Amino acid sequence: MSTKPFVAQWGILGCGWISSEFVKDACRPMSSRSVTDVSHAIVAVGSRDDGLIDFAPEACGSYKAVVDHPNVNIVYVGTMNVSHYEDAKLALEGGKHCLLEKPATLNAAEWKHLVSIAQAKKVFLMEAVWTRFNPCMLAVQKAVFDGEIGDVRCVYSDLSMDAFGKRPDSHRVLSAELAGGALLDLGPYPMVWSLMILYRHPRNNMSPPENIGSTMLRHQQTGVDLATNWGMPFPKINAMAFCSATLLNETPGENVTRIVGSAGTTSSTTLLHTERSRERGKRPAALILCVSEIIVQGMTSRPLKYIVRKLVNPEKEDRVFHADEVHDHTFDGFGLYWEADAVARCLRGERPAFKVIGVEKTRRPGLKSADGLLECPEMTHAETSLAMEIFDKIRKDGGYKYVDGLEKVKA
Ligand SMILES: NC(=O)C1=CN([C@@H]2O[C@H](COP(=O)(O)OP(=O)(O)OC[C@H]3O[C@@H](n4cnc5c(N)ncnc54)[C@H](OP(=O)(O)O)[C@@H]3O)[C@@H](O)[C@H]2O)C=CC1
Ligand SMILES: O=C1OC[C@@H](O)[C@H](O)[C@H]1O
Repeated sequence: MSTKPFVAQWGILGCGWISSEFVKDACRPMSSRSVTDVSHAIVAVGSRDDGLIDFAPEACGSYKAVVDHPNVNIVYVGTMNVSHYEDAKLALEGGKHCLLEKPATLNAAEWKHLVSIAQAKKVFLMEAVWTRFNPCMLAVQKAVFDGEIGDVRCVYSDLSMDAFGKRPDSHRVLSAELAGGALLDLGPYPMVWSLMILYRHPRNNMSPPENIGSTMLRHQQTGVDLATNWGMPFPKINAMAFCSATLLNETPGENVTRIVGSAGTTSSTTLLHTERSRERGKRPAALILCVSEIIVQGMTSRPLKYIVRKLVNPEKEDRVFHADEVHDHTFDGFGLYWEADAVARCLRGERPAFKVIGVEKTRRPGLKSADGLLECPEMTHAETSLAMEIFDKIRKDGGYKYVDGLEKVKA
């Protein structure tokens, strides 16, 4: 392998908040995250309004000018939900690779159409669910897959923010015209925890969840969802994901996702404790805490630490717990660079550094820059389709219909 890093040459569509976080992160020194193989250059940034930007790198007065820029080989779409489909289509049809902010599109049909364009043009396409590449997420996934908490039973994951009544109804997360709502804005994160831990569990072998049920509270004026929760059973591994996203309150940072395992939860353990208590003339142990769990801290989208909490041999040591094990994965910057690095590695044609379970890697023949990958094994087209289809069903069941004309492709 060459000692020079591969440089992804980015064009940025939209000059809003997340685009600037992405650019700042991509420009951080490689040493900040101990990376030497891939690097990033911001070639051009584009705004719909040419009066808004006047800074280097090259400032373009239209998105098309960014896409057409000869030095741009990958386009990052950091625009509003309502224009993700059209902005990504512009990039793909222009023959450029594309990293598209979450939620990928408004519905599964729009996403599948983008995938068909990317495949026809032989360019890379990925939804920017950055949490998939976060080191804390990957460490939690490994701990669960290694059986640290026994058999995984339940994932409880929430991402909520206190926007209702605090931000104007015209804000992107509350506005119907901008396809707002908790599900599309925040839902991708509880979803990614569930997919990473349960869907990708080696014993589940990528079997989709069945019998998904949901509840939705809608905004009385704008009609977007203010709060949605949904349950996803994974029957193959007898595990369940409980997901929620609201615009009514904040998720407490000390517990954004909780993953409960079978170790310490068996009924025989509970019975044993109950009998011991009776023998000692104590009240039966209704309060015995028999759990083995991982508690994730930080933000659901940006986890930083996790705690492993489990019983010490409960059959011998009554109600004694291991001291909590704290695993700290705090990092510099916002944390978008890991997905940028993963994308650059795909463009360069590299297999992931760690084992990705059950994913077939697709190689692209005859690319200019490198023998790259059509899609990222850690964030496949199929997994975005699955998430979008689930969101379609939840919106339908909750009666959330988009404003006419927003969806450019319908099922
Ligand atoms: N990965 C993550 O952690 C995060 C992801 N996001 C996602 O990024 C996207 C943008 O969010 P954010 O950066 O907070 O948004 P911003 O409000 O900062 O706007 C982003 C860009 O969207 C364009 N835009 C603004 N208004 C409209 C409109 N009415 N119609 C079409 N386009 C418009 C503008 O582009 P221009 O500069 O050309 O005017 C603007 O700069 C969303 O889809 C969101 O889901 C958001 C936050 C965090
Ligand atoms: O992606 C996101 O993550 C964090 C939230 O604050 C934001 O609204 C959302 O778009």
